[in-house]
Amino acid sequence: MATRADSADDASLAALPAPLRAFIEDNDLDARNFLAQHLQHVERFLRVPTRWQSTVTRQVLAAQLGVAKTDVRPVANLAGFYALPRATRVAQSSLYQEGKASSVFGMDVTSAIAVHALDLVATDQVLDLCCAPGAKLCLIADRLAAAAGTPAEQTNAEEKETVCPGTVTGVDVSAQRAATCRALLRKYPVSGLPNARLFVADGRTFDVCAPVRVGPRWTRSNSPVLLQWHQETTTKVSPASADTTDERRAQRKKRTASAPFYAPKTMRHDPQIKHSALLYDKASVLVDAECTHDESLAHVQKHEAKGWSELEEAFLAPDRLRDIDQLQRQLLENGWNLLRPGGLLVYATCSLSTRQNEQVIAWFLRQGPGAQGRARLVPAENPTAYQSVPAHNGRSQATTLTLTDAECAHLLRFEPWHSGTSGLFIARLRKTVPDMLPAP
Ligand SMILES: C[S@@+](CC[C@H](N)C(=O)[O-])C[C@H]1O[C@@H](n2cnc3c(N)ncnc32)[C@H](O)[C@@H]1O
Repeated sequence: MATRADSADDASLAALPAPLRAFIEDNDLDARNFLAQHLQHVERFLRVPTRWQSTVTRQVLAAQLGVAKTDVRPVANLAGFYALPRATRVAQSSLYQEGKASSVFGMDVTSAIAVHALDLVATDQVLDLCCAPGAKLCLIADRLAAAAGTPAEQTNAEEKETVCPGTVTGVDVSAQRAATCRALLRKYPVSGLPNARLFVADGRTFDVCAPVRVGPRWTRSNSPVLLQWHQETTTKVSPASADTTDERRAQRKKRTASAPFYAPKTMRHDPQIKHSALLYDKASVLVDAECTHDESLAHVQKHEAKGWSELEEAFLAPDRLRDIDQLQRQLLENGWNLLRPGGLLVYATCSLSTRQNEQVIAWFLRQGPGAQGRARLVPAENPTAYQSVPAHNGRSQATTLTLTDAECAHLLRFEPWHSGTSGLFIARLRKTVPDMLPAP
């Protein structure tokens, strides 16, 4: 039975379309997340990128948005994030009308917490599977550059060549959505450094490792991996060899790179070497999996305003519901394969269905690639950002694959009625034993 505050909510619940009600019931969701009377305190959030934080202050934002300063609330422990009353008409404000919006992003604070959960350091090579439209990707790029302590503004050519040692590689299956992401990267020069590239590819099979050529001077050019690759790919194949064709084909394959959909000059011609030493770092692999979006407030409210039929057809269709957790498991598995030992993977969805969250994690830890101690759920290393927004812990499920209470304590569920944000589920998985990429 879906949870609700009391029977007074029943009338509002009855007004929801039948497929959504069935989805809420079948997935044991808290119905308060869908009822306006429980969502009045939910705010909207803006992010000011690091390079503008000293100039775009709370006061400046209030003036540009045409609201009182008290309406712009800095979010505790998350630098550059501001909460606004939900009714604030951001798109109509001078902030947008006069083109000043390139100094701010609309981004829910829970998305920032998902990025925070990666524990980024300046040298991280990050993979962002399912990256579009790119809010988290832009924040990752910004945080990496800020962690590198690079100048906020680059003014001359030499500075533009500055290498940001950390990079983020975004992947999305939709070219249209990736184009939005690319536009965002171009529109908001978030970090001022060329440290983000995009691929249009299926995240279930994507196999491009972290970039080797970071910056114009091939910062890893003396690495044994690169030297070995050069040696292998330039070795002449003997014409007398019995399997010349196969060998040539193998050589060609080694040299073939997948064209990035977007990459700054410094990463455009990366040789894309497949090697265990080039798995994504420490790891910051973010699997922001495709889901039913049932707790994305913007998503649900859009359908409420425009009519529910599209939501039913596009997101709650029986075929899609049947296959969605399979897709999530495959994305998680591939992200895991691309993660280096000791690395950290963050799995997130904007659904609060246990089937798409706890059950995916339970499968991963008991039967999937994380079984036999190869992965463990870990709590936040620096929990301050999490404390900015109230969250529930994971739910242990009475199914064959159950998570322990200790494991559930490491899972975060942001429920809109409780957290005052859009909904999000977050799990952090640490890779504990050496695991190599399958041979190319
Ligand atoms: C929840 S959204 C990601 C939001 C994004 N991380 C952000 O912060 O803006 C899920 C994305 O997954 C993408 N997607 C769905 N199936 C995919 C697949 N098989 N491989 C890669 N991306 C996929 C969708 O196109 C969609 O853009």
